[in-house]
Amino acid sequence: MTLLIIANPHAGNRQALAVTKKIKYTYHKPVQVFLTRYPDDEKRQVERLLSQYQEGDKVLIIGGDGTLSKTLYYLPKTVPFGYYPVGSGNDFAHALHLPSLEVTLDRLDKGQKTEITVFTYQGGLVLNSLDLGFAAYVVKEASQSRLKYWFNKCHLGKLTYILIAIKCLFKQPRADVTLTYEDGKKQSLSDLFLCSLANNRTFGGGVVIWPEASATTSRLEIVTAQGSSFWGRLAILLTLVLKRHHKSSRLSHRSVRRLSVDFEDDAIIEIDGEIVVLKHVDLTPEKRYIYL
Ligand SMILES: Nc1ncnc2c1ncn2[C@@H]1O[C@H](COP(=O)(O)OP(=O)(O)OP(=O)(O)O)[C@@H](O)[C@H]1O
Repeated sequence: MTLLIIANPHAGNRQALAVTKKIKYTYHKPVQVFLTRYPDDEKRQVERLLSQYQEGDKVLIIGGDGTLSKTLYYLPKTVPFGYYPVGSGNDFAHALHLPSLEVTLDRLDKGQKTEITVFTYQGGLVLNSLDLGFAAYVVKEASQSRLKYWFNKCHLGKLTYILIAIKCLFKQPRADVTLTYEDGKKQSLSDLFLCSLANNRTFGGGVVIWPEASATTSRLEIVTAQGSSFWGRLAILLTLVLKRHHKSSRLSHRSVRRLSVDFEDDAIIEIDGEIVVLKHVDLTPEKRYIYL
């Protein structure tokens, strides 16, 4: 058995290389590392990994949520994977209470697997959430901000998101979408400050989107809210931060098993912390197996 590792050396505060070195020195079986060399290099590295993959080999992914999401899209669904988070937000790892590196490797050795659901669409998959409105705006601004780099260096990556979320109160990012449900019924929603399709509890490194959202269920939680006034937007952000989701009259929620979404031309869309350009998605559940 060989441990095949895909690692993003650029994720978070750039610990992936140190982690892979540690594994190479301490792990008792052969290890082969495939480093992503530039943005969107996951496809090429998964292809290289699969060309070496033999029955009994184990796959470990090291990176942030974006690395995991993109790698899983290209990894065949029948191949189980281990994951060690080194991103800045690590929402997936926190929600699933992923263990230390030693325990992760031990479970991988033992082949102890847990079933999760991801939602695939034409061109990618949703591991944590697809967001429009303020969350997408925060990710877009953070990706262009030098602050994220410096805060990450000081292990304060979350602070970038908090500062930009405060800016959102004044900027009022808005989204319009048309949702098509399983029964074919359509719903057009406009002027949304919050619009998230959540497969996981949190985004932005710990902000709760919906308390019951989890990759261990087969459901996608739709959470929306309009925020036309400053105080309305503040109330929405406080609802999320203070976890008052069920008590809030501002938030609308619906749980679905699959969903189609149409976006406006100029929509800012974010999936698992990455800005994407999309017109339409059909989100379909798919089972995956994580060593956990
Ligand atoms: N060598 C590289 N240099 C620059 N970008 C890379 C490299 N390898 C992968 N990427 C890109 O990095 C992005 C993923 O980053 P990732 O989400 O893993 O880290 P993060 O943003 O720090 O963490 P988190 O999402 O948990 O906040 C993807 O778009 C991926 O294609």
